[in-house]
Amino acid sequence: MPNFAEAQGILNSSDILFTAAEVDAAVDRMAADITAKLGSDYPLVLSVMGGAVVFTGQLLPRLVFPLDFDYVHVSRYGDKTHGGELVWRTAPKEDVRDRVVLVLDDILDEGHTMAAIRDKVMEMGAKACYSGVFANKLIAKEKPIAADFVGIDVPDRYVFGYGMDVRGIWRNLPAIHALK
Ligand SMILES: O=P(O)(O)OC[C@H]1O[C@H](OP(=O)(O)OP(=O)(O)O)[C@H](O)[C@@H]1O
Ligand SMILES: Nc1nc2[nH]cnc2c(=O)[nH]1
Repeated sequence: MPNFAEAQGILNSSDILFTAAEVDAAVDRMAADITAKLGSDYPLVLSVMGGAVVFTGQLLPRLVFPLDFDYVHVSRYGDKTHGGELVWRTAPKEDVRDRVVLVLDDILDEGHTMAAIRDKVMEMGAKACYSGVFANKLIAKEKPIAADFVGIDVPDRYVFGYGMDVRGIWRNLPAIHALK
């Protein structure tokens, strides 16, 4: 973990891509889209720990319809800026069976994490699996899954803030930053 001065240095040398107000407006738009599509499906919402914690916490109070909530925990990046092998820490529970599931994550980058969660949820007998990501990274490579609901598109740079970490820190920032 970076020390205090290093943490400040990372922040000071970053670029702000989306302000906190822009982030808020994007979450409002997503809430409206999700409500229009899933508002009568009584979905089971699964938040992907740890990155989705801020996004989920701000989205849920905007979804004013019946839903269940749970989480899964998968990790592929750790403290690194490149993805590796996917590690399941908490798998979906049996109650996904016959449910319309909405998986929420902070970012869809190469898409391996969300694709693996979708595959597992469907294997376990869900009726449907939708995905909502706050940020969709615009990369050249084809992704194994496209998100059903997207807040913002981000360029192909390592981004942090709003739940997303850089070297394990700065998940608490209200705006979206990018490393230089
Ligand atoms: O689309 P992909 O290339 O698979 O990457 C997206 C995943 O990467 C991050 O998780 P990470 O593994 O960093 O764990 P974290 O949520 O604990 O930060 C992020 O929260 C997504 O779950
Ligand atoms: N924090 C962070 N996590 C990621 N996981 C996949 N891509 C990213 C990214 O750009 N930033």
